[in-house]
Amino acid sequence: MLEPQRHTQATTLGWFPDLKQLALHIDNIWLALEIGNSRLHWGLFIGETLHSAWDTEYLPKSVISQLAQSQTLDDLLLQIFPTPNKTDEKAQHQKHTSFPPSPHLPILLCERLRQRLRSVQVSPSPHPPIPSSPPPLLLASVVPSQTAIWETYPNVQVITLNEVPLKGVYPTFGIDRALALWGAGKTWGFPMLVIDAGTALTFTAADANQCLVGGAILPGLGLQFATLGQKTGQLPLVEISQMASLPPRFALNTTQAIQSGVIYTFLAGIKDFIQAWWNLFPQGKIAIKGGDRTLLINYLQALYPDMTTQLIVEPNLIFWGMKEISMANYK
Ligand SMILES: Nc1ncnc2c1ncn2[C@@H]1O[C@H](COP(=O)(O)OP(=O)(O)O)[C@@H](O)[C@H]1O
Ligand SMILES: CC(C)(COP(=O)(O)O)[C@@H](O)C(=O)NCCC(=O)O
Ligand SMILES: [K+]
Repeated sequence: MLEPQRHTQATTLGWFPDLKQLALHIDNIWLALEIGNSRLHWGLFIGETLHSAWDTEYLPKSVISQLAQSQTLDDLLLQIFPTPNKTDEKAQHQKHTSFPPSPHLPILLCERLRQRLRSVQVSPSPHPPIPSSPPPLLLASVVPSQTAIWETYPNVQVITLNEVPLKGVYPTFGIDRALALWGAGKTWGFPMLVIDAGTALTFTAADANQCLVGGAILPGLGLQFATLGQKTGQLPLVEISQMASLPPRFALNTTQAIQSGVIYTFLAGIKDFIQAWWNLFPQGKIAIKGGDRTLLINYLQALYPDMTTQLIVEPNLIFWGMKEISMANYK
C-alpha cells in the first residue's frame, strides 16, 4: 500500500528552504475546516503547504464566537485547543480527540516559528508581521446546522459545489466527496475512485475527463454497530475498539457474531466495488480516507493482500481539494 510521505506527514517548518522564504509566507496562514458527520477536521496551511492536520469534536457555539474576537493566530489556536492545566490534561486530551499530531502541535509550531522569525532579518521590516486577527477559514461542510454556526466567523469562505471543477455532478452531491475526489485526482491523476470510511462509507469516482462516474453511500462501520445496538431489543452496543483482530467468521457468541457480520460484509463490499471499478477502468486509481481507514486497510491487507498494494491511503484528501480551489481563487 502507498502512504505517500510527502502528504501524510505533517509538514515541518524545516520544509521551507530558508527562513526568509518562510517569512514571506507568514502572512499567508489560513485554516481549512471540513465538517463531517462525526467531527471536525482541521488543516493549518502556510501558503500552499499543509503544515499540520488534526481532528476535534464539534465546538460549542460560545467558543466559535470567541474565535471571531481573536486578535492573533495564537489567540485563535488557543481557543481551538485550550491549553490543558496539569490536573485535567487527560480529560482535555480525550475531549479534543485527535490523531497525531498532537492537538498542541500548531501552537508549539507557531511559537517556534515566531522565535525563529525574530532572529531573521527580512527587509524592509526587521520583524516580519505576524498575522493579525482571525486568519481566513476555508470551510467545507456536510452538516448544515454546523455550517450555520461557523458562518458567524468573520473571515470564513464556505466552499460550494460549483467551485469544484469536477464535471457532471448532481445538485445534492456532498461537498466532501467532491473535494476529496478532486484532491485525489489532481494529486495522483484520473480516473480516480475515492473510498471514504467515515461516518458513512462512500465510493466516489471520476473518469479520465474529470467527470463524475458516480458512487455509493452506506452506513459506515461505527454506524452499523451503533444501529444494531440502538435499534434492537437485545443486541449490545459493540465498539469498534473492542475488535482487536478479525473475529471468527462463524461466531459462537453475540458480540463476535455482530463483529463478523459487520466487518466481513463491509470488507467484501469494498472488494466488490474495487473489482467493479477496475472492470470499468483497468488503470483506475484508488485512494482511501476517513477515520476508519487504518483498520480497514489492515483487514483488507489480511484478506486480499494483492489488491491492497495498489491502494493509496491518504487522510488529507479534502485538504488537497481545498488547496486546489484556494489556489485557483488567487489566480
Ligand atoms: N476520535 C474519534 N472520534 C470519532 N470517530 C473516530 C475517532 N477515531 C476513529 N474514529 C472512527 O472514524 C469514523 C468516523 O470517520 P471520520 O472520517 O472522522 O468521520 P466524518 O468525516 O464523517 O466526521 C468512525 O466510524 C470511528 O470509528
Ligand atoms: C454521504 C455523506 C453523508 C458522507 O458524510 P461523512 O460520512 O463523510 O460525514 C455526505 O457526503 C453527504 O451528505 N452527501 C450528500 C449526498 C450525496 O453525496 O449524494
Ligand atoms: K468525511
